[in-house]
Amino acid sequence: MALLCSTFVPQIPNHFRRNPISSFPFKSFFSLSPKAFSSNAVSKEDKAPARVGFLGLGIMGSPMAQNLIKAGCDVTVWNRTKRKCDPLISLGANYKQSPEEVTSFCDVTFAMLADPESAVDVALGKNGAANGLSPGKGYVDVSTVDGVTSKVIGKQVKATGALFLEAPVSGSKKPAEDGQLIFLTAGDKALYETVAPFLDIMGKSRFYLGDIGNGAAMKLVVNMIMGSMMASFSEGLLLSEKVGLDPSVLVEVVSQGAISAPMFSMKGPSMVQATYPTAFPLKHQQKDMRLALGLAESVSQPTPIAAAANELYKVAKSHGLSDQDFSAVMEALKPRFQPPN
Ligand SMILES: NC(=O)C1=CN([C@@H]2O[C@H](COP(=O)(O)OP(=O)(O)OC[C@H]3O[C@@H](n4cnc5c(N)ncnc54)[C@H](OP(=O)(O)O)[C@@H]3O)[C@@H](O)[C@H]2O)C=CC1
Ligand SMILES: O=CCCC(=O)O
Repeated sequence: MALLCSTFVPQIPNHFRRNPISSFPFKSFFSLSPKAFSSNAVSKEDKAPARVGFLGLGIMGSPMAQNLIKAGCDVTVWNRTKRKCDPLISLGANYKQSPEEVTSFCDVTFAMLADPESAVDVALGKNGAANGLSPGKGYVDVSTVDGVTSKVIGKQVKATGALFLEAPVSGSKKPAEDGQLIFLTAGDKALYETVAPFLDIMGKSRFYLGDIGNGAAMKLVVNMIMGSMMASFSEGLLLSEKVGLDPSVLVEVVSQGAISAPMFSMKGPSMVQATYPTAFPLKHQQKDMRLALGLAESVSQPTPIAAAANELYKVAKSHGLSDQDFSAVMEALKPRFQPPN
């Protein structure tokens, strides 16, 4: 990784430097002149800035890539639906026509894809990222997938001589916009250290959890808890209304007690209005419940609450709510058809 370490020169404004768990790993990074903190300013003694690839520009990938660009990184993007690249190109990103072209061009490439199938397809499929990887490069998959998928991708990436890191994120659309994500990483430690400055641009904290699969597992456990919490909150809102209480007051009461959670305070008011502006699509929450249940099954851990919640997300999907926010799971608890009077 000597090439990557010596070439990372992202511009990191002070306001992006929040609570890193460990200090920046590279002495050479600190020793660079302020001039070198601009991607356009490369002095003779400093090498060219690292080229950073970003594959997958959905709800999460777009703001994450945008933050890298705004911090002065040299970013190259690709997305299956090309028009989603346009705002980033306007901000200064390069564009390539395939994942393979991105990884060929870049030193390190991040991928933020919908699910295990798309993560594998983009990494290992025709014109996939692995084709452009080689020793000295790195591939960081920040999608939420299961550990088995992550290991399959990691094995193929490492067969090219490149390094691999899984780094799913906790935090949703707004934290992605604000550079406040939490990275749950595992895999090649050297790559973790190399990309730490980029993780610190996109996030507020990062955890290194060891072997590939541990980042995925941590993410799935967190989202399993979140999915069950949301299902339970939905039941509470509807029950409060049915017994004549004001569900808005319930949201307020919950916010002041031991079970208060930012998620309830943020989503509660719109749920009371039966509106579900999408931050985390319901289809992805159900995917995560499914993958978490698979993880639990693999170690014979009973998870009856999560299993019940998963059924509710499946019902919500069957009602056409896949692309709504996951808080729309509450709709699955409402009577679908009003009986005639
Ligand atoms: N939204 C959230 O709050 C959070 C989401 N996550 C996780 O991050 C990942 C991305 O989520 P999010 O951005 O919300 O999802 P979106 O649905 O907004 O974006 C999904 C991305 O995957 C791409 N994609 C889907 N299928 C394929 C395919 N077959 N081949 C190539 N590309 C494909 C989409 O491309 P196209 O534009 O062409 O459809 C898009 O770029 C998911 O794994 C999700 O679970 C993690 C934390 C929070
Ligand atoms: O995977 C999505 C997580 C959403 C969140 O952490 O708020």
